[in-house]
Amino acid sequence: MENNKDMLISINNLKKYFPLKKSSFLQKEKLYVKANDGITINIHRGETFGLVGESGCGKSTMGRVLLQLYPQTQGNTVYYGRTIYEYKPAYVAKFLKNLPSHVSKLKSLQEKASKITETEDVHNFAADDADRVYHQLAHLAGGLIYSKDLSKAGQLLYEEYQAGCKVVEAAANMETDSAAKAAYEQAVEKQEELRRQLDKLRSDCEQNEAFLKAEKLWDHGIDLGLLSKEELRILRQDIQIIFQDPYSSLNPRLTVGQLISEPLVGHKKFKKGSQELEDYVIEIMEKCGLDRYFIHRYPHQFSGGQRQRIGIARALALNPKFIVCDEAVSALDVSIQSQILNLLQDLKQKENLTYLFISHDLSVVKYISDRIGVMYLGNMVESAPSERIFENPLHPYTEALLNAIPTTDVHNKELQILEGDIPSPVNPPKGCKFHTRCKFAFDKCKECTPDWVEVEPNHFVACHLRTK
Ligand SMILES: Nc1ncnc2c1ncn2[C@@H]1O[C@H](COP(=O)(O)OP(=O)(O)OP(=O)(O)O)[C@@H](O)[C@H]1O
Repeated sequence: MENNKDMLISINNLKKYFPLKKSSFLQKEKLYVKANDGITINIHRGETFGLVGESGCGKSTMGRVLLQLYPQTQGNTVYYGRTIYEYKPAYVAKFLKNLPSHVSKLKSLQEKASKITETEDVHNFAADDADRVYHQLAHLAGGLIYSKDLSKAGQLLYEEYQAGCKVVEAAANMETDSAAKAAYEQAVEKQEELRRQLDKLRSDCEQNEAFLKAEKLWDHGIDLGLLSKEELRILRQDIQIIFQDPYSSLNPRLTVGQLISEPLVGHKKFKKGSQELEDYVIEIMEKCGLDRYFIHRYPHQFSGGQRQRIGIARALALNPKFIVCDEAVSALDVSIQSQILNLLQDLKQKENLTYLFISHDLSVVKYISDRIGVMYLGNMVESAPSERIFENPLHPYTEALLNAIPTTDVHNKELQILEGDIPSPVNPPKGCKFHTRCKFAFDKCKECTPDWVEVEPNHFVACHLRTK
């Protein structure tokens, strides 16, 4: 796991399996397309994380799962754009009030997982279930999941959580009411006192490796996989997506003004038809390089680049913190691509945005990304700061991708460049999934899944060659 306090999103062992319909009555085993198959990565505040890989490797799926547009099959997606104290998701109180029963559920899952061998556990996820619940609990309770007095730990953590919620409320009140300062100070004092009591409880725990590991996970992020539908709907203000084809993602019967207003009215930011709303929409349009007199026009009256600007304006309207750009410039002419990329860069600076930038075009990813993640058949195989991926690629797959790009015109090169077919994501090869196409593969690669290892600062790779 990367160690960085500036995370906006932390992804642990993310899996998205799409079930396939049985092809006959005789087929016993249920089959899945393993579109994302155990991804662990952090996205930092203010960065653009570029995601590359051949068609079908699971890039779009990962983007959609992060937004929870598809429910995740396994893993944890923790969001740090707001804290649990600010957002108060219902699961927090449920978990903390019943800490002993959740910890005993965790223990039984861990026990079940330890009894099942990897080959038996193809689809029942015992180890994944245990890992997911462990992370859910450790984010909320840290090392205290190993406390001897779990009821007391749960009670104190719950009180500390309530006190934290009061601190946030009181801080907000202070903005409008100067007399609220005393209430704020009282709330802070109460939370500090509860934290002292929690420290005391921690010092009674056995300070072993398991305790310290869980303790590091104690934070106040929001586990997106545990939110209710309504909680997710509200949180989506923070997390937006821009699609490849703005035409099909924009309702052709709505004007630009209506398209940008729709999410604002839906989230009750403005009254429908109000002057304030119109002024705000014009402000957003101008930020995105759209003239104000376009407000009454329909999507078909625009060029591809302008339509993408409408898509961006719509995503930007709710003042998000994180935007998934899914092949956002791929459908555009090269000259227009750079205008849109520059607009995205500019907005990122001005609006403090963080991007997950998905593209099959390495030159685009290189231009815009601070860090790059390379995906192969549902897994992340390498991630590093952008320049390091190009200067010092460590995974043979990354190297093959880079070597296959002609140096003069690298635009719009589809990443279908390696020899050999991509194996099926339904039945991926055992061990390292890339071994069937890797010229360096040796015995171990066919048997064991390589670990995700940090080989130089911020440079991660999953390859047996690098960990021999
Ligand atoms: N809704 C779905 N139902 C079933 N399978 C799906 C679904 N969405 C994606 N897949 C499968 O999951 C795998 C990953 O697809 P995904 O679209 O995420 O890849 P990608 O890297 O974004 O590629 P592309 O750029 O071609 O879209 C593919 O095998 C795809 O067929």
